Amino acid sequence: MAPYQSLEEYNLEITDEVRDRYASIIDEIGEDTTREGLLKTPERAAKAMLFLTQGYKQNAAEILKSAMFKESYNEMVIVKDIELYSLCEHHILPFFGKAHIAYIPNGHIVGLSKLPRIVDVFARRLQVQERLTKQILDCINDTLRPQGVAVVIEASHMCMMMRGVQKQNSVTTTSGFRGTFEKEETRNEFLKLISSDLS
Ligand SMILES: Nc1nc2c(ncn2[C@@H]2O[C@H](COP(=O)(O)OP(=O)(O)OP(=O)(O)O)[C@@H](O)[C@H]2O)c(=O)[nH]1
Ligand SMILES: [Zn+2]
Repeated sequence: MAPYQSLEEYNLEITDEVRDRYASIIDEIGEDTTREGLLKTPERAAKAMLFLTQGYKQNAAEILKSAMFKESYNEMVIVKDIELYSLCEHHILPFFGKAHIAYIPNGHIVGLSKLPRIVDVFARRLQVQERLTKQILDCINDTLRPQGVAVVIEASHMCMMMRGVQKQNSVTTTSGFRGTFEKEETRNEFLKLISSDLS
């Protein structure tokens, strides 16, 4: 599978079906699907849903492999404050926040932009924050085979804000560490750097 399948192709395959189901839901909640403001809403909603779940059609390992370079740099590389938007698999409501990723190379570095790209690949699916964290971690570990890798995600969940328990300020933090980051000293250096403005 090509790492970037065009969204147009994807849409052509299934938009009609998703659109019709959105129309049924809008009808079921008591709205008039024929009023002007809603005429194109099922189609727009279907496109938005396909956009937000396009990660199923993308291959994160291929994206990383497309920009791996031999290099003898042996220090920590950190990309922090990567914005992420995902959908919780329980309510299909957004959760959003930041991902922080670090790795210590083992002969290869990776193009920096590829780290936010793989965050998007896994975030654009129905997710729980824990699995999202682990998938990013495992993908980097298995593909780049670094000396170590660390991922921290901080996110707010709309299903806890707009409905349910209705807590507006709670933030959920998940993390995962492999290889050298399992050592306390390395992990602490990473955690210190992501909480400073200087990293
Ligand atoms: N662990 C985890 N839980 C999540 C995530 N996103 C949403 N949830 C939780 O999934 C749970 C689903 O619980 P249920 O009791 O089946 O659903 P519910 O009746 O809608 O629960 P409330 O949100 O408490 O009203 C809730 O506690 C949500 O807060 C996530 O990324 N990770
Ligand atoms: Zn939820």
